[in-house]
Order: sequence, then C-alpha cells, then structure tokens
Amino acid sequence: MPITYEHIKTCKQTGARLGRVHTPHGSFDTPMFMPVGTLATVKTMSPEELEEMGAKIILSNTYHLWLRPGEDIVEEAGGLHKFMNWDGAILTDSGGFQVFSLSDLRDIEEQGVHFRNHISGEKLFLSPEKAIQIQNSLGSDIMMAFDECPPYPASHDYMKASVERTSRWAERCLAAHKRPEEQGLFGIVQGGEYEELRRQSARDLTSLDFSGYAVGGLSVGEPKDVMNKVLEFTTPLLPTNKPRYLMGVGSPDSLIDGAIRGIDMFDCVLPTRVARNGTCMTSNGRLVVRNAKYARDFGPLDENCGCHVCRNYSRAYIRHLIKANETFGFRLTTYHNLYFLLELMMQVREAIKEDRLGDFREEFFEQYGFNKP
Ligand SMILES: Nc1nc2cc3nc(NCCc4ccc(CCO)cc4)[nH]c3cc2c(=O)[nH]1
Ligand SMILES: [Zn+2]
Repeated sequence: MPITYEHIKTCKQTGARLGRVHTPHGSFDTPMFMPVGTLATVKTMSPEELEEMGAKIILSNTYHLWLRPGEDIVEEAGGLHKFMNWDGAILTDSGGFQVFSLSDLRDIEEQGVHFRNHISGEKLFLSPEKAIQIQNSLGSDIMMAFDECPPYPASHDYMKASVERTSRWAERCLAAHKRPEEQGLFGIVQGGEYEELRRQSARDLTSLDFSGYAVGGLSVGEPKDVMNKVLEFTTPLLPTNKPRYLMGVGSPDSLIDGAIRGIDMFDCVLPTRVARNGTCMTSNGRLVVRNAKYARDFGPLDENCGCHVCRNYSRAYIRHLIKANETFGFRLTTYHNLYFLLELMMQVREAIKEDRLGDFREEFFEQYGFNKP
C-alpha cells in the first residue's frame, strides 16, 4: 500500500478531521494544500524554496507533460521527482479536465477523448489506459483516475451518462495500473450538483480498491454555496480511512469550508496565478501590490506573516518590481502567497486539534473581509 491515511481526530465543533497521509516520498499532516507545478515546476519557485516554506506535496499534470517534454523523456530521467529535483510527494492529475479546459475540437466517446494538441494543433487521443501509462512513466506517488469533469451546469441526463462512463473508465484505470505497490491511485467522484448521481458515483468508486478519493466536478464556476452543499452530501459517502481530495480549490474561504466538510487535500493554481499579476493574499484580505497607494509603503506585504518575503522586502519594493515586470517581483509574491496558504492550513490543523475550527472560521472571515456584503 504506497499511500496510507491515518485519522488522528475529528473536530468536535465541525466535521473537519486531522490526519496524516504517508507516501513513498514522505508524509504530511492534513488538511493540506498542494502547490501546482503543471509543467514540472511550481512557476518561479525552486524545490529548495518549496521545501523551506513547508510544502510537502505538489501537483503536476499528465496532459501537459505528455505533450511537452513527453513522458518518455521524464521516464528516462528517472521519473518526475528526479527530473525536477523534488524529493517530496507528487500527485498528478489525469488529463481529462485539462483536455476540456485547454483544447478545442474535443470528442468524448466510450474509448476515450479525441482532441487537438493545444500547442501543435495535431489530433490526439487520450484514454484511461493511456492516462495511467503516462502517470506510471512519470512515477508520481499519487495518480488520478481518468474521468470526465462535465461543464457546469449540465443536464441530469448528460450528468448520469457521464457518471456511468467515468465509473467504467475507473475500472479500466485500475486494470491498467502497472505498479500498484509503488504508486497510489485515487478515484474521482462526479455527479455535479445531483445528490443521487453523487451517491451512484461514490457507490461505484468505493466498491473499487482506490488508495483515496477525490471530489471532482467542482470549482467549475458553480456558486460557493452549491459547492458546500455538494460536499455536505458527498464526503460522508467516502471511506473514513482514506484521504479525501477536493480538486481545484484554493481560495482561503473555500479551503476552510472544505476542511469543515471533511476534505483532507486541496490544490489550486490560484495563489501562483494571481501572484503573477501582483495580487497577494494577506490576513487582512487581498492586496493588489501594484496599486499606487503602496509606492511609499515600506512595510511587509502582511504584518502578520513570518515568511522570508515579509521579513526582508517591502510593499514599495515589490510594487516597483511588479510594475517593472521584473521576474524577482513575481517570485516574491508567489513565495508569499504559497506560504500564506500553507500557513492557513497549519492554523486549520491547530484549530481542529483544539476543537474550535468554527470559531477560527468566523475570526478569519471577519479579518480577511469575507463577511463584507
Ligand atoms: N481529473 C479532474 N481534475 C479536475 C481539476 C479541476 N480543477 C478545477 N478547478 C480549477 C478552477 C480554477 C482555475 C483557474 C484559477 C486561477 C484564477 O482564475 C482558479 C481556479 N476543478 C477541477 C475538477 C477536476 C475533475 O473533476 N477531474
Ligand atoms: Zn509573507
């Protein structure tokens, strides 16, 4: 069993759980946030900086690495860990979502998905077997099943047919997995906002031997209260002795609300994506550092943050770099945003330990400004 989950305790005030996930490349406490390194790099960050800020597991993408540089090159390098010099854990998404979010000319059928390479334009085909073969070559610690993440909203009929195909694909993924003793494989529950389809998807997937389970099909444009409602009736359907992963979720409020509803793992491009346009997450809310009002502000991005950036660089300096399109500026905002979310997860774990995550949510939302109308 390459991936095991240790449940430590459940918060008495909420449904949040404190746990620990063990992988061949180290263990990490949960709830935990995974920085996204789509093309075998968490953009502008070095592995040493990721380790220094406390990152334990990062996400990379099957679709992107298959297209460029090719999983054969990564395999020849000795696998993704060696290729990118990261010896923490790696989770790879399976490509289904990326095909639909990046490529045009898509045709989904029982065998798999036909689409056009978004870089070269050539016609390609991705199947459950191919997605697993690529992830086996990449050598990620946690592989994701090949699924369909339907658009939001989707009709009940479309969603039902999609869930049933995703369940058939899940069985094909397990059958195609070459090294189950070295790499974990997570199933992905679909079903949109339809409770009985979520139940059907969870029933199908939990009857199969996955190392963990993701809640997919969310963070696709639905309102936050729809996401929270879906989590409320979906996470209880998942086994308590395996990790639960909410895909594509990374704003501070959604991380807290996901943890409260029993989610253990999160990933999102948000912190690194917004950092590159100069938006920072701080304990007092979003801060757009390129704003003129920070031109002579020599304080840190966030006076409550202990990160390397907040201890050594000012808003004025970072604003100057961002305005001048200096790469170092994007490195500073990226480092701080990732540190901020990793630190938030640490505070969530502390609050679970002390059975006060509900209180923590109120305090954090108030200070960050989520309660403002
Ligand atoms: N295999 C698989 N992968 C997924 C990845 C996802 N990623 C998301 N949401 C990401 C949304 C997202 C995209 C970009 C930004 C940057 C700022 O705009 C923030 C959030 N939902 C997702 C659902 C699935 C899914 O069902 N199956
Ligand atoms: Zn900081």
